[in-house]
Amino acid sequence: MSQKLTLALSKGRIFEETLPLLKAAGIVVTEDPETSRKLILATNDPLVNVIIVRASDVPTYVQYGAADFGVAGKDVLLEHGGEGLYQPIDLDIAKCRMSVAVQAGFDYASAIRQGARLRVATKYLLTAREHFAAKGMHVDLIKLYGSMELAPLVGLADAIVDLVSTGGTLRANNLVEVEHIMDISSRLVVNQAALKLKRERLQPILEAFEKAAIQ
Ligand SMILES: Nc1ncnc2c1ncn2[C@@H]1O[C@H](COP(=O)(O)OP(=O)(O)OP(=O)(O)O)[C@@H](O)[C@H]1O
Ligand SMILES: O=P(O)(O)OC[C@H]1O[C@H](OP(=O)(O)OP(=O)(O)O)[C@H](O)[C@@H]1O
Repeated sequence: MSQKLTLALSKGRIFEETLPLLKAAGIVVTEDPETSRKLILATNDPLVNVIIVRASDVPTYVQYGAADFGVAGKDVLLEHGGEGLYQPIDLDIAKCRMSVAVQAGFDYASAIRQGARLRVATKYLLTAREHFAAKGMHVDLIKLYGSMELAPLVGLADAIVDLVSTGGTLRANNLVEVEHIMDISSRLVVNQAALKLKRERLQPILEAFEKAAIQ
């Protein structure tokens, strides 16, 4: 295997919040994914490229070795399952929480007490299934790919499981958080074969990320 390295990132907050960590490792991305349509971005290091993929696709690119390493949210990693991935560092970026939310006025506590079978819309089927099973609640999960906040407003679901940061999106849609499932941040994920075969090249970058992340 050559010592060329490919890093998988998603556009937006993960790209933006990973830039300072890359800088700490001496790597500067020389193209901007917000203005360029290119999906393979060069860096100041001819041996390091960044590929731009959907946030939920980062673990897949790394699992199959199409990228040597990447940055993905805990939410995404739990749904992927983490197969083939080494997860050495919590980067403490893209921080938010995963929560259950309902329309203001919906009595979630009494619906649970009465054993009602709730319809829950979410992008995070596995995490949601595990959460409600642990509570002994029977729910019907409806898979969505985005705009979960809309589902209770139009009668698609009684509740949603989604990410919350400032709470602004919930407030803007007259929803309230009724359960905090877990805290979420993004992690560095490394292809297990690359970790062995490219250790010499990867190790200093992982160390710089780790040092920068805990500051
Ligand atoms: N409001 C938020 N504040 C902070 N971090 C967030 C927030 N929303 C999501 N995240 C975290 O950032 C990651 C990337 O989010 P982003 O919005 O870029 O992708 P996405 O739209 O969720 O994914 P995809 O494009 O694959 O559907 C998420 O997986 C999550 O860990
Ligand atoms: O509590 P808040 O600060 O309002 O953040 C929560 C919102 O952030 C995320 O969406 P995002 O902004 O990533 O949009 P997307 O799902 O379309 O990517 C999440 O899915 C919520 O809708």
